[in-house]
Amino acid sequence: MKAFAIVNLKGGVGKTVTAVNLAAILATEYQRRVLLVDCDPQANATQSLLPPGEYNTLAGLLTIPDAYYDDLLYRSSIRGLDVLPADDELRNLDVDLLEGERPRLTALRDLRDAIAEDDAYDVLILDCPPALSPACAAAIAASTDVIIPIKVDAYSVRGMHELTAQIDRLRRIYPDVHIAGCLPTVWYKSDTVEQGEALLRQHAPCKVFRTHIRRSPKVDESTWTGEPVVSWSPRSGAAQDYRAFAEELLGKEGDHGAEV
Ligand SMILES: Nc1ncnc2c1ncn2[C@@H]1O[C@H](COP(=O)(O)OP(=O)(O)OP(=O)(O)O)[C@@H](O)[C@H]1O
Repeated sequence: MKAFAIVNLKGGVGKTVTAVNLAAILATEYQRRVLLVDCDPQANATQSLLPPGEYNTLAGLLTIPDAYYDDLLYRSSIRGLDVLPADDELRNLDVDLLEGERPRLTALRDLRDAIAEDDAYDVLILDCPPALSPACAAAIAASTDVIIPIKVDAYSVRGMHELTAQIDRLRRIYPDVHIAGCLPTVWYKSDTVEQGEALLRQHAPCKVFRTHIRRSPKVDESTWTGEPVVSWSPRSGAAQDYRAFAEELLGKEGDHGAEV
């Protein structure tokens, strides 16, 4: 079973938008059974996909030994897409760590294995926070493939080596984790962005996906509606690009795709 962690230690680069739209595309257009695990205390993916309410959340899984995973899964309004929600309790794990308590960093990996054994889902998507927090480390440890959304600016491009070095440290412990590649997001036509993208493609320490995701006002609009942009505005540039990205990722174009 494939488990995609959507990771960047920088904020606001389109991690959640990528996680939610990739999850929606795989569920609705590829008929995969998808579980989106929200690992970010900001809980934007949870808020996008589930109505307001009281939920059992990831913080419980990371702190309670042998938590029963069925109690943490909720159906979204998108057929085939379930959510394991987050809430701001996840922030307490960072403090626990400072106080010497150890969150269960393998909890999500154990969840992935249990789900695979039960054949409960075809794919996991793990939306990470913009920090190498315990939840982010647990998500990377549980992943088979890391996808790095990146805005093409100098700081982000320079930050790529630092980010992949951090991921590599975790890969020493979990060698089955693989960096699938980085995905340029919030892309728009300008000399600066195009030159930045060319530099990224030349020097990135990992694969750069062929697809880039165009900046589109429909993305911001979709975040107000609780719908992914792929259904809110299917013909917008960003929606088209997310579909092309899913196709590239799944290897429908004959390269070494992820065969989800
Ligand atoms: N392709 C796009 N076009 C226009 N706006 C976008 C696009 N992708 C993301 N955005 C906007 O950028 C902002 C940040 O997106 P998002 O929340 O997905 O980033 P993030 O990396 O998950 O942030 P954080 O690290 O804070 O969790 C949001 O307001 C979102 O609507």
